[in-house]
Amino acid sequence: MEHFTQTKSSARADAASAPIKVDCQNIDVYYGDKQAIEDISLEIEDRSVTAFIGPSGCGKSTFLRCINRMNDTIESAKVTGKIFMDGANINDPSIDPVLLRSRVGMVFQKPNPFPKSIYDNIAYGPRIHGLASGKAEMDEVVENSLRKAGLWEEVKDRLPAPGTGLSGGQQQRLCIARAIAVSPEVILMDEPCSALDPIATAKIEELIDELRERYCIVIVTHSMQQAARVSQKTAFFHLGKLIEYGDTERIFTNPEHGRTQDYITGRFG
Ligand SMILES: Nc1ncnc2c1ncn2[C@@H]1O[C@H](COP(=O)(O)OP(=O)(O)OP(=O)(O)O)[C@@H](O)[C@H]1O
Repeated sequence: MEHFTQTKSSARADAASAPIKVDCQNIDVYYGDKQAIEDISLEIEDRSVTAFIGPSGCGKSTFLRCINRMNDTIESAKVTGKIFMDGANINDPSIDPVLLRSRVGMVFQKPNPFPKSIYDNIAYGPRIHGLASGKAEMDEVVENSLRKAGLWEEVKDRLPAPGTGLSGGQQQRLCIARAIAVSPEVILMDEPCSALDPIATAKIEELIDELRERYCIVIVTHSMQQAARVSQKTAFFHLGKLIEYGDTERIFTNPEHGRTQDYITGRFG
């Protein structure tokens, strides 16, 4: 059972190549009496993609939701431990969770555009956060966000059309554009391609690769191939614990722990 023991060093087993954006320290999460996350410490690098992998129910999404305090919205959930973003404790009472969630955007498994026009899907966030003064500035925010999400050319002539009328892959890029529109620093993606076909998936993966130049990205994925393709760091979770964390290339070629090896070679999960 040796390899189940999480050590502080395993939370940063390989040399950091970028500054740390999010520093999670000793995180426990409970749903009522049931513990879903056990003492996880993890340092997430800026301007890179970190993949969370592990079998179903191991706590990947629960841990992801700690980073933008989405677990606050689940009544039975209790989170302990500390998470620092650029050195500031995100659970400090002075931090407004709504503002935090604009700095830490989230993209979900199923594309979930608002029942509004393509334009308004993007403009909604900047409007409520007062990020654009006037129509011209808002037009610019909308165009820039759609460009960064690789969707502008496909939708520039139909901005007033409903977002829900786009294809699944386009809807997911719309949701990424919506997250980008409020100038986040971190983007959390919870299985963003699981509802998409291989072509739409390839587009999102390309996009993730471009976005990492500007953002800290964390992605939960069930696809080993996807984790290997898009991420620079990989964290392997099992039964609520962080088993191993390090450079994606190393995790997939030379994992330290037997459980990681078993999982990536498809022996369980
Ligand atoms: N809202 C909730 N209320 C109660 N228990 C929950 C809730 N959300 C998750 N859990 C439990 O917490 C544990 C971790 O779940 P979580 O969804 O974080 O795992 P996961 O690794 O993301 O799984 P999957 O890969 O299937 O999405 C599971 O046992 C799950 O049943």
